[in-house]
Amino acid sequence: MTDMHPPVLRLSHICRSFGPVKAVNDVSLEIRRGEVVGLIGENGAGKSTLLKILAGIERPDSGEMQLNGCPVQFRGPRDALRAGVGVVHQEQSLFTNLTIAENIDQHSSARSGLERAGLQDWGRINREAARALAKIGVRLSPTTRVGDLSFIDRQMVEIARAVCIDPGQGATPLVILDEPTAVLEAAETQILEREIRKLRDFASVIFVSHRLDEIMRICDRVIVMRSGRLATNKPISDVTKDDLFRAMVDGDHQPVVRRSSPATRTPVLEARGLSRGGAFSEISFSVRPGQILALVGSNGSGCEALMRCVYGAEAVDGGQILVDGRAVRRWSIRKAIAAGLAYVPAERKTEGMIAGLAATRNIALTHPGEGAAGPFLRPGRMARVAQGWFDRLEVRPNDIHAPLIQFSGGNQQKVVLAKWLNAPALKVLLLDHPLRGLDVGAGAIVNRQIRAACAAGAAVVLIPDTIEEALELADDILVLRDGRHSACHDLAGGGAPSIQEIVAEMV
Ligand SMILES: Nc1ncnc2c1ncn2[C@@H]1O[C@H](COP(=O)(O)OP(=O)(O)OP(=O)(O)O)[C@@H](O)[C@H]1O
Repeated sequence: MTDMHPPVLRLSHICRSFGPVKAVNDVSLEIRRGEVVGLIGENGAGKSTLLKILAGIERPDSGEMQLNGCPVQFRGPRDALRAGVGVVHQEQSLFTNLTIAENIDQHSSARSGLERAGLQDWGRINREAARALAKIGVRLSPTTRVGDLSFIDRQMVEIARAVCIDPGQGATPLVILDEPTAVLEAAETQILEREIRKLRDFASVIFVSHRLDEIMRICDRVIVMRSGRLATNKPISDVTKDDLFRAMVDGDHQPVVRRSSPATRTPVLEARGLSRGGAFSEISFSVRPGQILALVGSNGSGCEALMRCVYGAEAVDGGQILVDGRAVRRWSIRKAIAAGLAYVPAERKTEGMIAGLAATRNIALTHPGEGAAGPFLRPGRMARVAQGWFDRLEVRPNDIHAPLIQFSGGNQQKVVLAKWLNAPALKVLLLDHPLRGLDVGAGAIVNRQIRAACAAGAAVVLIPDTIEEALELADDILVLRDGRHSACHDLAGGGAPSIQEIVAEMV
Protein backbone atom coordinates (compact mmCIF):
# COMPACT_ATOMS: atom_id res chain seq x y z
CA MET A 1 0.00 0.00 0.00
CA THR A 2 1.35 3.43 -0.92
CA ASP A 3 2.09 5.81 1.96
CA MET A 4 -0.13 8.87 1.36
CA HIS A 5 1.68 10.95 4.00
CA PRO A 6 4.42 13.38 3.00
CA PRO A 7 7.92 12.21 3.93
CA VAL A 8 8.81 12.87 7.56
CA LEU A 9 12.02 14.50 6.32
CA ARG A 10 12.83 15.91 2.91
CA LEU A 11 16.20 17.54 2.25
CA SER A 12 16.79 19.29 -1.07
CA HIS A 13 20.30 20.32 -2.13
CA ILE A 14 21.61 21.02 1.40
CA CYS A 15 25.13 22.51 1.51
CA ARG A 16 27.34 23.55 4.44
CA SER A 17 30.99 24.54 4.16
CA PHE A 18 33.63 25.43 6.73
CA GLY A 19 36.10 27.63 4.85
CA PRO A 20 37.29 25.52 1.93
CA VAL A 21 35.88 22.26 3.38
CA LYS A 22 32.52 21.25 1.89
CA ALA A 23 31.33 19.26 4.89
CA VAL A 24 27.86 18.70 3.36
CA ASN A 25 27.74 19.04 -0.39
CA ASP A 26 24.40 19.11 -2.24
CA VAL A 27 22.62 16.47 -0.17
CA SER A 28 19.03 15.56 -1.10
CA LEU A 29 17.11 12.73 0.56
CA GLU A 30 13.75 11.64 1.94
CA ILE A 31 12.86 9.64 5.02
CA ARG A 32 9.39 8.13 5.27
CA ARG A 33 7.20 7.34 8.28
CA GLY A 34 8.42 4.44 10.37
CA GLU A 35 11.64 4.07 8.42
CA VAL A 36 14.93 3.33 10.18
CA VAL A 37 17.66 4.76 7.98
CA GLY A 38 21.32 3.99 8.60
CA LEU A 39 23.80 6.80 7.98
CA ILE A 40 27.40 5.74 7.52
CA GLY A 41 30.63 7.17 6.17
CA GLU A 42 34.32 7.48 6.96
CA ASN A 43 35.52 9.82 9.71
CA GLY A 44 35.11 13.33 8.34
CA ALA A 45 32.57 12.33 5.65
CA GLY A 46 30.08 14.93 6.91
CA LYS A 47 27.63 12.84 8.96
CA SER A 48 27.80 14.94 12.15
CA THR A 49 27.47 18.19 10.20
CA LEU A 50 24.35 16.89 8.44
CA LEU A 51 22.89 15.79 11.78
CA LYS A 52 23.72 19.15 13.35
CA ILE A 53 21.76 20.85 10.56
CA LEU A 54 18.77 18.59 11.29
CA ALA A 55 19.12 19.35 15.01
CA GLY A 56 19.22 23.14 14.49
CA ILE A 57 22.82 23.42 15.72
CA GLU A 58 24.30 24.36 12.33
CA ARG A 59 22.49 26.28 9.61
CA PRO A 60 22.85 25.17 6.02
CA ASP A 61 24.46 27.64 3.62
CA SER A 62 21.84 26.71 1.03
CA GLY A 63 19.13 24.14 0.30
CA GLU A 64 15.69 23.40 1.72
CA MET A 65 14.51 21.24 4.58
CA GLN A 66 10.93 20.00 5.12
CA LEU A 67 9.52 18.12 8.11
CA ASN A 68 6.18 16.35 7.70
CA GLY A 69 5.55 18.37 4.52
CA CYS A 70 6.31 21.83 6.03
CA PRO A 71 9.41 23.85 5.11
CA VAL A 72 11.47 24.58 8.23
CA GLN A 73 14.36 26.88 9.09
CA PHE A 74 15.77 26.29 12.55
CA ARG A 75 17.24 29.22 14.47
CA GLY A 76 18.48 26.90 17.18
CA PRO A 77 18.11 23.43 18.74
CA ARG A 78 14.86 24.36 20.50
CA ASP A 79 13.17 25.01 17.13
CA ALA A 80 14.25 21.56 15.97
CA LEU A 81 12.95 20.00 19.16
CA ARG A 82 9.57 21.72 18.81
CA ALA A 83 9.34 20.48 15.22
CA GLY A 84 9.86 16.93 16.53
CA VAL A 85 13.56 16.24 16.00
CA GLY A 86 15.11 14.43 18.99
CA VAL A 87 18.84 13.82 18.92
CA VAL A 88 21.37 11.74 20.81
CA HIS A 89 24.70 13.32 19.90
CA GLN A 90 28.10 11.61 19.83
CA GLU A 91 29.23 13.88 22.63
CA GLN A 92 26.95 13.91 25.63
CA SER A 93 24.88 16.99 26.28
CA LEU A 94 23.36 16.37 29.71
CA PHE A 95 23.63 18.79 32.63
CA THR A 96 25.72 16.80 35.08
CA ASN A 97 24.68 18.89 38.10
CA LEU A 98 20.97 18.18 37.51
CA THR A 99 19.02 14.98 38.12
CA ILE A 100 18.03 12.53 35.40
CA ALA A 101 14.43 13.78 35.65
CA GLU A 102 15.42 17.44 35.33
CA ASN A 103 17.47 16.61 32.23
CA ILE A 104 14.65 14.68 30.59
CA ASP A 105 12.26 17.51 31.43
CA GLN A 106 14.39 19.89 29.33
CA HIS A 107 12.87 18.20 26.27
CA SER A 108 9.31 18.04 27.55
CA SER A 109 6.67 20.64 26.83
CA ALA A 110 4.16 19.06 29.27
CA ARG A 111 3.16 21.34 32.17
CA SER A 112 0.80 20.52 35.03
CA GLY A 113 -1.72 22.90 36.63
CA LEU A 114 0.75 23.40 39.47
CA GLU A 115 3.43 24.47 37.02
CA ARG A 116 1.13 26.79 35.12
CA ALA A 117 0.58 28.45 38.47
CA GLY A 118 4.33 29.01 38.67
CA LEU A 119 5.28 26.13 41.01
CA GLN A 120 7.69 23.29 40.40
CA ASP A 121 5.83 19.96 40.08
CA TRP A 122 8.47 17.40 41.03
CA GLY A 123 5.88 14.63 41.01
CA ARG A 124 5.14 15.14 37.31
CA ILE A 125 8.81 15.67 36.38
CA ASN A 126 9.91 12.46 38.12
CA ARG A 127 6.93 10.42 36.84
CA GLU A 128 7.57 11.44 33.22
CA ALA A 129 11.26 10.62 33.53
CA ALA A 130 10.46 7.22 35.04
CA ARG A 131 8.17 6.53 32.06
CA ALA A 132 10.84 7.59 29.55
CA LEU A 133 13.45 5.38 31.24
CA ALA A 134 11.07 2.43 31.40
CA LYS A 135 10.35 2.88 27.70
CA ILE A 136 13.93 1.90 26.88
CA GLY A 137 14.20 -0.72 29.61
CA VAL A 138 16.56 1.19 31.93
CA ARG A 139 16.32 0.86 35.69
CA LEU A 140 17.65 4.13 37.09
CA SER A 141 16.13 6.37 39.70
CA PRO A 142 14.92 9.66 38.11
CA THR A 143 16.22 11.58 41.12
CA THR A 144 19.86 10.49 40.62
CA ARG A 145 22.25 13.29 39.73
CA VAL A 146 23.60 12.77 36.20
CA GLY A 147 27.14 13.56 37.35
CA ASP A 148 27.02 10.44 39.54
CA LEU A 149 26.20 8.15 36.60
CA SER A 150 28.67 6.13 34.55
CA PHE A 151 29.21 7.13 30.93
CA ILE A 152 27.01 4.28 29.74
CA ASP A 153 24.11 5.15 32.03
CA ARG A 154 24.33 8.76 30.88
CA GLN A 155 24.08 7.54 27.31
CA MET A 156 20.91 5.66 28.19
CA VAL A 157 19.48 8.87 29.73
CA GLU A 158 20.32 10.73 26.50
CA ILE A 159 18.42 8.09 24.55
CA ALA A 160 15.45 8.23 26.94
CA ARG A 161 15.36 12.00 26.51
CA ALA A 162 15.47 11.78 22.70
CA VAL A 163 12.67 9.23 22.46
CA CYS A 164 10.24 11.16 24.68
CA ILE A 165 9.59 14.06 22.24
CA ASP A 166 6.12 14.70 20.89
CA PRO A 167 5.69 16.97 17.85
CA GLY A 168 1.87 16.86 18.23
CA GLN A 169 -0.88 17.24 15.60
CA GLY A 170 -0.39 13.80 14.08
CA ALA A 171 3.13 14.65 12.90
CA THR A 172 5.77 11.95 13.05
CA PRO A 173 8.85 12.66 15.17
CA LEU A 174 12.33 12.12 13.78
CA VAL A 175 14.73 10.51 16.22
CA ILE A 176 18.41 10.80 15.42
CA LEU A 177 20.79 8.41 17.11
CA ASP A 178 24.39 9.45 16.44
CA GLU A 179 26.47 6.37 17.26
CA PRO A 180 24.46 5.47 20.35
CA THR A 181 25.84 1.94 20.47
CA ALA A 182 29.49 3.01 20.39
CA VAL A 183 29.46 3.21 24.18
CA LEU A 184 27.12 0.35 24.97
CA GLU A 185 27.77 -3.21 26.04
CA ALA A 186 26.39 -6.15 24.05
CA ALA A 187 23.35 -6.60 26.31
CA GLU A 188 22.52 -2.90 26.21
CA THR A 189 22.95 -2.82 22.44
CA GLN A 190 20.35 -5.56 22.20
CA ILE A 191 17.95 -3.50 24.32
CA LEU A 192 18.54 -0.49 22.10
CA GLU A 193 17.99 -2.53 18.93
CA ARG A 194 14.68 -3.72 20.37
CA GLU A 195 13.77 -0.14 21.26
CA ILE A 196 14.56 1.12 17.77
CA ARG A 197 12.29 -1.55 16.30
CA LYS A 198 9.52 -0.35 18.61
CA LEU A 199 10.15 3.27 17.60
CA ARG A 200 9.08 2.41 14.04
CA ASP A 201 5.45 2.40 15.24
CA PHE A 202 5.47 6.12 15.98
CA ALA A 203 8.69 7.66 14.66
CA SER A 204 11.26 7.68 11.91
CA VAL A 205 14.86 7.08 12.88
CA ILE A 206 18.25 8.08 11.54
CA PHE A 207 20.80 5.75 13.02
CA VAL A 208 24.54 6.44 12.74
CA SER A 209 27.00 3.67 13.41
CA HIS A 210 30.43 2.60 12.29
CA ARG A 211 29.45 -1.03 12.86
CA LEU A 212 28.21 -2.35 9.55
CA ASP A 213 26.73 -5.53 11.09
CA GLU A 214 24.51 -3.37 13.22
CA ILE A 215 23.39 -1.29 10.24
CA MET A 216 22.51 -4.48 8.33
CA ARG A 217 20.55 -5.80 11.33
CA ILE A 218 18.64 -2.69 12.36
CA CYS A 219 18.02 -0.52 9.30
CA ASP A 220 15.47 -0.57 6.48
CA ARG A 221 17.61 1.63 4.27
CA VAL A 222 21.18 2.88 4.28
CA ILE A 223 22.74 6.15 3.22
CA VAL A 224 26.49 6.35 2.68
CA MET A 225 28.20 9.76 2.83
CA ARG A 226 31.56 10.31 1.26
CA SER A 227 33.41 13.65 1.22
CA GLY A 228 30.21 15.52 2.03
CA ARG A 229 28.09 13.91 -0.71
CA LEU A 230 25.60 11.03 -0.76
CA ALA A 231 27.48 8.11 -2.27
CA THR A 232 24.71 5.48 -1.79
CA ASN A 233 21.03 5.56 -0.80
CA LYS A 234 19.53 2.05 -1.02
CA PRO A 235 17.19 -0.40 0.74
CA ILE A 236 19.24 -2.62 3.04
CA SER A 237 18.05 -5.69 1.13
CA ASP A 238 19.87 -4.40 -1.98
CA VAL A 239 23.33 -4.12 -0.39
CA THR A 240 25.93 -6.32 1.24
CA LYS A 241 28.40 -5.36 3.94
CA ASP A 242 31.15 -5.40 1.31
CA ASP A 243 29.18 -2.98 -0.89
CA LEU A 244 28.89 -0.59 2.06
CA PHE A 245 32.57 -0.84 2.93
CA ARG A 246 33.54 -0.11 -0.68
CA ALA A 247 31.09 2.81 -0.91
CA MET A 248 32.56 4.34 2.26
CA VAL A 249 36.30 4.19 1.81
CA ASP A 250 38.55 5.76 -0.75
CA GLY A 251 41.55 3.49 -0.54
CA ASP A 252 41.85 -0.19 0.16
CA HIS A 253 42.11 -0.23 3.96
CA GLN A 254 42.88 -3.76 5.03
CA PRO A 255 42.34 -4.33 8.73
CA VAL A 256 45.55 -5.94 9.98
CA VAL A 257 44.89 -9.12 11.91
CA ARG A 258 48.05 -9.97 13.76
CA ARG A 259 48.50 -10.79 17.38
CA SER A 260 51.68 -9.33 18.83
CA SER A 261 53.98 -12.06 20.05
CA PRO A 262 53.91 -12.30 23.83
CA ALA A 263 57.15 -11.16 25.33
CA THR A 264 59.04 -13.10 27.93
CA ARG A 265 60.57 -10.13 29.73
CA THR A 266 59.65 -9.10 33.27
CA PRO A 267 56.44 -7.12 33.78
CA VAL A 268 56.67 -3.40 33.25
CA LEU A 269 53.39 -2.88 35.10
CA GLU A 270 51.89 -5.03 37.79
CA ALA A 271 48.74 -4.69 39.86
CA ARG A 272 48.65 -6.75 43.07
CA GLY A 273 45.32 -7.15 44.82
CA LEU A 274 44.08 -3.68 43.90
CA SER A 275 40.80 -2.59 45.51
CA ARG A 276 38.71 0.53 45.40
CA GLY A 277 35.51 0.67 47.47
CA GLY A 278 32.37 0.24 45.39
CA ALA A 279 34.31 -0.18 42.13
CA PHE A 280 36.58 -3.25 42.20
CA SER A 281 38.19 -5.58 44.67
CA GLU A 282 41.36 -7.71 44.83
CA ILE A 283 42.36 -7.38 41.16
CA SER A 284 45.78 -8.56 40.04
CA PHE A 285 47.39 -8.53 36.62
CA SER A 286 50.69 -7.83 34.96
CA VAL A 287 51.87 -6.74 31.50
CA ARG A 288 55.26 -7.18 29.93
CA PRO A 289 56.82 -5.03 27.20
CA GLY A 290 55.18 -5.86 23.86
CA GLN A 291 52.15 -7.48 25.47
CA ILE A 292 48.51 -6.45 25.02
CA LEU A 293 46.14 -7.16 27.90
CA ALA A 294 42.41 -6.58 27.38
CA LEU A 295 40.18 -5.79 30.36
CA VAL A 296 36.68 -7.01 29.56
CA GLY A 297 33.49 -6.60 31.55
CA SER A 298 29.97 -5.31 31.25
CA ASN A 299 28.67 -2.01 32.61
CA GLY A 300 29.66 -1.70 36.29
CA SER A 301 32.38 -4.35 36.07
CA GLY A 302 35.02 -1.92 37.33
CA CYS A 303 37.33 -2.03 34.27
CA GLU A 304 37.25 1.74 33.69
CA ALA A 305 37.82 2.58 37.37
CA LEU A 306 40.67 0.06 37.53
CA MET A 307 42.38 1.71 34.56
CA ARG A 308 41.97 5.18 36.07
CA CYS A 309 43.55 3.98 39.33
CA VAL A 310 46.48 2.44 37.50
CA TYR A 311 46.99 5.82 35.81
CA GLY A 312 46.85 7.64 39.14
CA ALA A 313 43.65 9.53 38.29
CA GLU A 314 41.85 7.87 41.20
CA ALA A 315 43.21 6.46 44.44
CA VAL A 316 43.09 2.80 45.42
CA ASP A 317 42.03 1.67 48.90
CA GLY A 318 44.25 -1.37 48.94
CA GLY A 319 46.83 -3.35 46.99
CA GLN A 320 49.99 -2.36 45.18
CA ILE A 321 50.97 -0.97 41.79
CA LEU A 322 54.45 -1.89 40.61
CA VAL A 323 56.28 -0.24 37.73
CA ASP A 324 59.41 -2.04 36.53
CA GLY A 325 59.13 -4.33 39.55
CA ARG A 326 59.14 -1.49 42.09
CA ALA A 327 56.10 -0.61 44.20
CA VAL A 328 54.96 2.98 43.63
CA ARG A 329 54.13 5.33 46.50
CA ARG A 330 51.64 8.21 46.55
CA TRP A 331 50.79 7.45 42.94
CA SER A 332 49.52 10.38 40.85
CA ILE A 333 48.99 11.26 37.21
CA ARG A 334 52.17 13.32 37.26
CA LYS A 335 54.20 10.37 38.53
CA ALA A 336 52.51 7.99 36.11
CA ILE A 337 53.41 10.19 33.13
CA ALA A 338 56.98 10.56 34.38
CA ALA A 339 57.19 6.75 34.65
CA GLY A 340 56.16 6.37 30.98
CA LEU A 341 52.43 5.65 31.35
CA ALA A 342 49.92 7.07 28.88
CA TYR A 343 46.14 7.11 29.12
CA VAL A 344 43.63 7.60 26.31
CA PRO A 345 40.32 8.18 28.11
CA ALA A 346 36.92 7.12 26.83
CA GLU A 347 35.65 10.66 27.22
CA ARG A 348 38.14 12.31 24.90
CA LYS A 349 36.21 15.59 24.58
CA THR A 350 36.28 16.35 28.29
CA GLU A 351 39.43 14.56 29.43
CA GLY A 352 41.65 13.88 26.46
CA MET A 353 42.07 17.15 24.61
CA ILE A 354 41.84 20.93 24.68
CA ALA A 355 39.24 21.57 22.01
CA GLY A 356 40.10 25.22 21.31
CA LEU A 357 43.83 24.55 20.97
CA ALA A 358 45.49 23.74 17.62
CA ALA A 359 46.17 20.08 16.86
CA THR A 360 49.93 20.78 16.96
CA ARG A 361 49.69 22.14 20.49
CA ASN A 362 47.47 19.26 21.63
CA ILE A 363 50.03 16.74 20.39
CA ALA A 364 52.78 18.59 22.29
CA LEU A 365 50.81 18.92 25.53
CA THR A 366 52.40 16.20 27.65
CA HIS A 367 55.58 15.38 25.74
CA PRO A 368 56.65 18.39 23.68
CA GLY A 369 60.02 16.70 22.92
CA GLU A 370 61.94 18.78 20.41
CA GLY A 371 58.91 21.11 20.23
CA ALA A 372 60.18 22.88 23.37
CA ALA A 373 63.50 23.95 24.78
CA GLY A 374 63.21 24.53 28.52
CA PRO A 375 60.30 26.93 29.02
CA PHE A 376 60.36 28.03 25.36
CA LEU A 377 58.16 26.57 22.65
CA ARG A 378 59.66 25.92 19.22
CA PRO A 379 56.67 26.23 16.90
CA GLY A 380 58.56 25.13 13.77
CA ARG A 381 59.77 21.87 15.30
CA MET A 382 56.46 21.30 17.04
CA ALA A 383 54.76 21.57 13.64
CA ARG A 384 57.19 19.06 12.09
CA VAL A 385 56.42 16.52 14.84
CA ALA A 386 52.67 17.07 14.45
CA GLN A 387 52.86 16.72 10.67
CA GLY A 388 54.66 13.39 11.10
CA TRP A 389 51.78 12.08 13.20
CA PHE A 390 49.17 13.51 10.85
CA ASP A 391 50.80 11.59 7.98
CA ARG A 392 51.17 8.33 9.93
CA LEU A 393 47.62 8.41 11.29
CA GLU A 394 46.09 9.90 8.11
CA VAL A 395 44.34 12.68 10.06
CA ARG A 396 41.84 14.66 7.99
CA PRO A 397 41.74 17.56 7.27
CA ASN A 398 45.51 17.65 6.92
CA ASP A 399 45.79 20.95 8.79
CA ILE A 400 47.92 20.72 11.91
CA HIS A 401 47.21 24.34 12.89
CA ALA A 402 43.40 24.00 13.00
CA PRO A 403 41.84 23.93 16.49
CA LEU A 404 40.90 20.41 17.47
CA ILE A 405 37.22 21.32 17.74
CA GLN A 406 37.14 21.65 13.96
CA PHE A 407 38.02 17.99 13.42
CA SER A 408 35.50 15.17 13.25
CA GLY A 409 35.25 12.86 16.28
CA GLY A 410 37.33 10.07 14.74
CA ASN A 411 40.09 12.44 13.68
CA GLN A 412 40.16 14.01 17.14
CA GLN A 413 40.71 10.54 18.57
CA LYS A 414 43.72 10.05 16.29
CA VAL A 415 45.22 13.33 17.57
CA VAL A 416 44.60 12.32 21.21
CA LEU A 417 46.42 9.06 20.53
CA ALA A 418 49.28 10.88 18.75
CA LYS A 419 49.78 13.01 21.88
CA TRP A 420 50.71 9.86 23.81
CA LEU A 421 52.52 8.00 21.06
CA ASN A 422 54.79 11.06 20.97
CA ALA A 423 56.18 10.13 24.40
CA PRO A 424 59.95 9.59 24.17
CA ALA A 425 59.96 6.61 26.56
CA LEU A 426 56.49 5.13 26.33
CA LYS A 427 56.23 2.12 28.65
CA VAL A 428 52.52 1.45 29.12
CA LEU A 429 49.65 2.56 26.94
CA LEU A 430 46.32 2.53 28.80
CA LEU A 431 43.54 2.66 26.23
CA ASP A 432 39.93 3.09 27.30
CA HIS A 433 37.79 2.34 24.22
CA PRO A 434 40.38 3.63 21.72
CA LEU A 435 38.31 2.75 18.65
CA ARG A 436 35.13 4.45 19.84
CA GLY A 437 33.70 6.52 16.99
CA LEU A 438 36.31 5.39 14.47
CA ASP A 439 35.32 4.08 11.05
CA VAL A 440 36.65 0.73 9.85
CA GLY A 441 39.58 2.25 7.97
CA ALA A 442 40.56 4.60 10.82
CA GLY A 443 40.22 1.71 13.30
CA ALA A 444 42.71 -0.30 11.25
CA ILE A 445 45.15 2.65 11.20
CA VAL A 446 44.89 3.07 14.98
CA ASN A 447 45.31 -0.66 15.57
CA ARG A 448 48.44 -0.60 13.44
CA GLN A 449 49.84 2.22 15.60
CA ILE A 450 49.00 0.31 18.79
CA ARG A 451 50.88 -2.69 17.44
CA ALA A 452 53.78 -0.50 16.34
CA ALA A 453 53.99 0.87 19.90
CA CYS A 454 54.04 -2.73 21.17
CA ALA A 455 56.72 -3.72 18.69
CA ALA A 456 58.78 -0.78 19.99
CA GLY A 457 58.51 -2.23 23.51
CA ALA A 458 55.42 -0.63 25.04
CA ALA A 459 52.90 -2.70 26.98
CA VAL A 460 49.21 -2.07 26.33
CA VAL A 461 46.21 -2.37 28.63
CA LEU A 462 43.07 -2.06 26.56
CA ILE A 463 39.37 -1.74 27.32
CA PRO A 464 37.86 -2.69 23.98
CA ASP A 465 34.48 -1.71 22.52
CA THR A 466 33.66 -5.29 21.66
CA ILE A 467 34.80 -8.78 22.59
CA GLU A 468 35.79 -9.28 18.94
CA GLU A 469 38.24 -6.37 19.31
CA ALA A 470 39.75 -8.03 22.39
CA LEU A 471 40.10 -11.35 20.57
CA GLU A 472 41.70 -9.67 17.56
CA LEU A 473 44.23 -7.53 19.42
CA ALA A 474 45.04 -8.98 22.80
CA ASP A 475 47.52 -11.59 24.02
CA ASP A 476 45.63 -11.96 27.29
CA ILE A 477 42.10 -11.18 28.41
CA LEU A 478 41.12 -10.46 32.00
CA VAL A 479 37.37 -10.67 32.58
CA LEU A 480 35.85 -8.67 35.44
CA ARG A 481 32.37 -9.18 36.84
CA ASP A 482 30.89 -6.82 39.45
CA GLY A 483 34.35 -5.51 40.29
CA ARG A 484 35.87 -8.96 40.83
CA HIS A 485 38.18 -11.22 38.88
CA SER A 486 35.96 -13.56 36.86
CA ALA A 487 38.36 -15.26 34.43
CA CYS A 488 41.57 -14.79 32.49
CA HIS A 489 42.65 -16.17 29.15
CA ASP A 490 46.10 -16.53 27.66
CA LEU A 491 45.23 -16.36 23.96
CA ALA A 492 48.72 -17.06 22.70
CA GLY A 493 49.29 -20.00 25.06
CA GLY A 494 45.92 -21.54 25.69
CA GLY A 495 43.90 -20.81 22.54
CA ALA A 496 41.10 -18.30 22.13
CA PRO A 497 37.85 -18.66 24.05
CA SER A 498 34.60 -18.17 22.16
CA ILE A 499 32.63 -14.93 22.43
CA GLN A 500 29.84 -16.85 24.19
CA GLU A 501 32.29 -18.13 26.82
CA ILE A 502 33.47 -14.60 27.58
CA VAL A 503 29.90 -13.25 27.71
CA ALA A 504 29.04 -16.00 30.20
CA GLU A 505 32.01 -14.92 32.34
CA MET A 506 30.91 -11.29 32.21
CA VAL A 507 27.31 -11.62 33.36
N1 LIG B 1 33.25 23.71 13.19
C1 LIG B 1 34.01 23.29 12.16
N2 LIG B 1 34.96 24.08 11.65
C2 LIG B 1 35.74 23.68 10.61
N3 LIG B 1 35.62 22.48 10.00
C3 LIG B 1 34.68 21.64 10.47
C4 LIG B 1 33.82 21.99 11.58
N4 LIG B 1 32.98 20.96 11.82
C5 LIG B 1 33.29 20.00 10.91
N5 LIG B 1 34.31 20.40 10.10
C6 LIG B 1 34.91 19.62 9.00
O1 LIG B 1 33.85 19.13 8.19
C7 LIG B 1 34.15 17.82 7.73
C8 LIG B 1 33.02 16.88 8.12
O2 LIG B 1 33.07 16.67 9.53
P1 LIG B 1 31.97 15.83 10.33
O3 LIG B 1 32.25 16.02 11.79
O4 LIG B 1 30.64 16.21 9.82
O5 LIG B 1 32.35 14.34 9.89
P2 LIG B 1 31.76 12.93 10.40
O6 LIG B 1 31.38 12.16 9.18
O7 LIG B 1 30.73 13.16 11.41
O8 LIG B 1 33.06 12.27 11.05
P3 LIG B 1 33.21 11.29 12.39
O9 LIG B 1 32.71 9.95 11.99
O10 LIG B 1 34.71 11.27 12.60
O11 LIG B 1 32.50 11.95 13.52
C9 LIG B 1 35.50 17.44 8.33
O12 LIG B 1 36.50 17.70 7.35
C10 LIG B 1 35.65 18.39 9.50
O13 LIG B 1 37.01 18.64 9.79
